[in-house]
Amino acid sequence: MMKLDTTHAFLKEDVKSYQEVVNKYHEQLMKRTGKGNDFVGWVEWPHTYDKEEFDRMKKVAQKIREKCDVCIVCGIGGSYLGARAAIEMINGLYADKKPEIIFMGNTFSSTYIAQVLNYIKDKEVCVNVISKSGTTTETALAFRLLKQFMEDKYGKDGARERIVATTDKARGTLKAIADKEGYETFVIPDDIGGRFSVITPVGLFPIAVAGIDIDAIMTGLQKAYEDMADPDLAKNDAYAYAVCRRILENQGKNVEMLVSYESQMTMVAEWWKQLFGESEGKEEKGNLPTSANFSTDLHSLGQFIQEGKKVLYETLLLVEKPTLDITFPSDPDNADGMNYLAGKSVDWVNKMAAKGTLEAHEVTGNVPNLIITMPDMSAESFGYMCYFFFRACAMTCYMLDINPFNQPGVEVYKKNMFRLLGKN
Ligand SMILES: O=P(O)(O)OC[C@H]1O[C@H](O)[C@H](O)[C@@H](O)[C@@H]1O
Repeated sequence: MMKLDTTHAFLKEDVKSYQEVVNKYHEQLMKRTGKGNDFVGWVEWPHTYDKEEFDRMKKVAQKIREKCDVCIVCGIGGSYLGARAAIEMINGLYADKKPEIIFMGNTFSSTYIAQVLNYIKDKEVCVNVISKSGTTTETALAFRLLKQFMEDKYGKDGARERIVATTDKARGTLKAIADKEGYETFVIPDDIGGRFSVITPVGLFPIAVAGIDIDAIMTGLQKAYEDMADPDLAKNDAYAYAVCRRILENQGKNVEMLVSYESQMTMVAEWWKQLFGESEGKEEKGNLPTSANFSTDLHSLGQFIQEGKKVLYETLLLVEKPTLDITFPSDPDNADGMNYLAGKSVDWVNKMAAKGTLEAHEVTGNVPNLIITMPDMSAESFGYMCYFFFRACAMTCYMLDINPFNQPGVEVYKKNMFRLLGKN
């Protein structure tokens, strides 16, 4: 379902020359013998997921959908980005769908938090609070405010029926609160880290509340699992992509820019940035993951990409078939001079923009381009894409001899913040 094209990437090494290295790390990943092997539960998850919990998720999601105008999803990092990426990519940005999904718990911005609370004041509200550790400060701060808001609005019993907690099966303050209050809970498996957790209730529950078919996401995951069973670089495009990243780094490219031509995929890029940034950015190694949305950002970043310092390569994440398309109309006056496009589809215009940009960046800009193509922006394709990037991420990190599954560096700011906040 996803295809990699390396013909515009100026690779100076043969991808296939890495086959032995890839075989070794593939085996380590599959046999759970590589670095961080206590966090590789996602590898077999397409088949090992808890089917009972999955069905319960669908039922609870349906109840929540009937109950509310707005569902607040409260979480940060891996407990936020995947669900938002999926919902925006699959439903689009202005889908006429109820309930509206609003994200909280991902910032200390007082204005943002206050505005959301004000916005939902007179609406029917449900809440899904998500935290694997159960102790993340942004999420805990927002959730206390939300809990009080819900209890004031609906009373303790009413709030209980409208709050769902997704957290560790035993640890953390969120688990303790959920047990004490009697909230419906879903479990984040011990061996799946935050940035790999969109395929668990962390992502799937809010995605289901948004009216998306989560069975189709699992189908996509399973298809990707099958397609990636063989580490052969001629067939396994996730691993080939992992290798290309290392080859480009060897050529002095330390910045990867994930580029999409679909506005509704902006959050997919944010999700991808956490996946690669937190997995790879350690021991002073790794490529900086950045992103752009074209053609929008061609009018801002385009100049730098074309003529600025040659630090980056682009990874185009292209979609073959748009969710919707429009035929451009003719105008008898043609005052805007746009009649040359009359009768053409807007998606065709987008694709021509992509083609012209590729040529500009490649031929005169000397910027390597990797091209990954996906068929559409469906739920199934989302599932496939997640798994594709998970495998690529694990492989590309193992190739740097780092543990892809921890994030020790994130704790440093927290320590300082807690000292300043006077936390014991
Ligand atoms: O789900 P939580 O435990 O609340 O964690 C949310 C996020 O916060 C952390 O600081 C980590 O760096 C992320 O990897 C994680 O996804």
